[in-house]
Amino acid sequence: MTKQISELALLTPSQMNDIDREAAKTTPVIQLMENAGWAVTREILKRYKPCSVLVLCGPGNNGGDGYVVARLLAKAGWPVYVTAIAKPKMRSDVARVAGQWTGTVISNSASYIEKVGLVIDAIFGAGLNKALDLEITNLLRKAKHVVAIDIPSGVHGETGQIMGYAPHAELTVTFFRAKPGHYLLPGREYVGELVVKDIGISSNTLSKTSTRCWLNEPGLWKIPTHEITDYKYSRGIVSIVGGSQMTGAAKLSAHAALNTGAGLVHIFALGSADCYSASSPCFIVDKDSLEIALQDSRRKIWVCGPGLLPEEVNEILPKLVAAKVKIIADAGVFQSNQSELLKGASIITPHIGEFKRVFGDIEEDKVSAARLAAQQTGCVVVLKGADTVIASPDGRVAINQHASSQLATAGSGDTLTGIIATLLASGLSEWESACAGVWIHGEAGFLCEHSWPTAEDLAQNLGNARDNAAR
Ligand SMILES: NC(=O)C1=CN([C@@H]2O[C@H](COP(=O)(O)OP(=O)(O)OC[C@H]3O[C@@H](n4cnc5c(N)ncnc54)[C@H](O)[C@@H]3O)[C@@H](O)[C@H]2O)[C@@H](O)CC1
Ligand SMILES: [K+]
Repeated sequence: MTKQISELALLTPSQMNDIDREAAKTTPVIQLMENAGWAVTREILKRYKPCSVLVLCGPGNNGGDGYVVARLLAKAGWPVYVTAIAKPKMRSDVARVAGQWTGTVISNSASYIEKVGLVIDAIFGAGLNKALDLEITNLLRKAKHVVAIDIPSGVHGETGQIMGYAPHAELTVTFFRAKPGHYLLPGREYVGELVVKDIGISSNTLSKTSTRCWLNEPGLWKIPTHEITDYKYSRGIVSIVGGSQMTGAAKLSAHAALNTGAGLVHIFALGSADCYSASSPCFIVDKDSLEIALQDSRRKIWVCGPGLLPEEVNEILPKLVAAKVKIIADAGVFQSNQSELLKGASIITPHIGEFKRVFGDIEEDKVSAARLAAQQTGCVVVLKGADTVIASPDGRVAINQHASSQLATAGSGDTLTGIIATLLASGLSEWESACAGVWIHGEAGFLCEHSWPTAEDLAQNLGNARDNAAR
């Protein structure tokens, strides 16, 4: 079921801190901690049979949640041991919940950790501020089955980077909203099953922080569905520049556009038009010059780059920019250190290698890098990968997890370009087209019957994928 946009918000640890502080005005922190502990315990009871449990508690509120889980599991009859990785501050809320633990405390759990059925990682959560030290790393390395509270210790909540070491959790229970680090790689690989639980914090508190990041799921966009009054021009026209030598890319983009529901697809061929005309009776292959094509005011959406040589891009892209059409730029447009070339495009879709070629190394994390590139170029940036990041020049970011490695096939990027162009031609904004396009691309992969689809197989599923994105 489509979610509300506010449910898709991803909060950085510092934004979550703001929310926690706001929530604490009406609900005491100790109560929030109890609620968090309850939430984690319930998820454990749903999934695991009673077994021996070791709860590793850190010095902060994450540790506090751990003490509550220990108490509740022990109450349910499970054999529970606690190790305080660091002592909580005296008279703090954490110290109070720690004081309520009357069961076994093990000061050195190195010999136990391999033997227990389950390890609860309550060492660090949102407060992680440096790499895990060797002692904690060596201990965690021995854990076999881990449930993480909030986030596996060592995964940075904002960037998904691993701070020294992190355990591979089977289950992570987080609170209120997920964090970017749950979905960004490499963090995502450490989280296991992710469950987001309500712990009594009102959604209204979201207004106390400026949410700029969302999970890329239906709810972030509104896609037009079939209307009785539709005609081909109302569904939108996509124009694609076809290379003179590498002709497959434009054809794949064009097929994807038609299958996603474009009303009309033109190919403007830079070399011989024949190979394009022969490939499908549904394409219109331009016979006239680019200038004449651009005079048609209905042709506002152009794909430029797939299958184009650098010299072809250098000739065509400035003309498209000058004509003020909306451009989805990919592949051939990504030339060494040439970010200036991209100004005037609407959406760019580089993979990591192309991104680095244009913008240089990713100094921080993918989200910051994509945001910066979006501000620099004025384009919506789709930084492609297993954790595709979509960034808008106004600072909005979406992180996509709705994709599988089925998409890692030749021509898959050309397919994505055609999908995004079609959505843009249907009247969606650049941001919505990019977000929805990335999701539909992933969905088309999931809908493939066989596990090793070609780009043409993906195209077959685009109509259904679009319908699913509109639900
Ligand atoms: N604040 C609230 O209202 C709530 C917070 N909750 C929990 O509280 C957590 C956040 O609590 P905190 O802000 O106390 O943060 P943490 O519990 O994550 O830990 C913070 C403490 O650990 C230290 N630390 C961080 N990284 C370290 C490292 N690598 N090595 C050694 N020490 C390190 C910090 O200096 C600080 O003293 C959340 O992850 C969540 O689990 C929940 O209890 C729900 C309510
Ligand atoms: K944790």
